[in-house]
Amino acid sequence: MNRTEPVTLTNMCMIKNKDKILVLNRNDPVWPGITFPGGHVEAHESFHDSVVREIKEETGLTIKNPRLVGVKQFYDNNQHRYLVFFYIATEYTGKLQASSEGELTWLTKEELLYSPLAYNFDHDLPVYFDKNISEHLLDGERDELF
Ligand SMILES: Nc1nc2c([nH]c(=O)n2[C@H]2C[C@H](O)[C@@H](COP(=O)(O)OP(=O)(O)OP(=O)(O)O)O2)c(=O)[nH]1
Repeated sequence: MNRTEPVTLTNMCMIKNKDKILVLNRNDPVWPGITFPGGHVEAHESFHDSVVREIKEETGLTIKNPRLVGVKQFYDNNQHRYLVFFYIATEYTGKLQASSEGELTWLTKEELLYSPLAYNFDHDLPVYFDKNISEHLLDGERDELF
């Protein structure tokens, strides 16, 4: 067992405004399609600060109440391990402004479910919409909820 395997920390945030959800249509060549905005936790940065910064960079909005609702891990094509911290935010200030990451759109939940999602992003969505359990762990390929 390799106990020194490097892990990249990332975050992703569902921003809600009444019945609308902000989605990012990523133009990333490796993982294109509809997801929520988010990105990497930088060295020496707190989890809270990283999600606020990434959302600001990708949407122009400053989120006020990011709430951690789940964590997943996955391995990319190079067998590099990632952890993704899932957040929900319902309060924000600022004006929507897209970045080079992709186009931003407000969708209803139904529109989101039928949109061209990024590969396997549909596996993550239950974590954001489950009202009964506040914290989830999505584990690797099995995508089981604990
Ligand atoms: N690349 C990739 N990212 C994924 C997958 N699944 C998944 O949840 N993610 C998450 C991890 C990150 O939160 C986000 C991708 O962020 P990114 O790699 O585009 O990072 P970024 O450019 O937005 O961040 P940064 O470089 O600006 O810091 O999506 C996947 O299969 N591939």
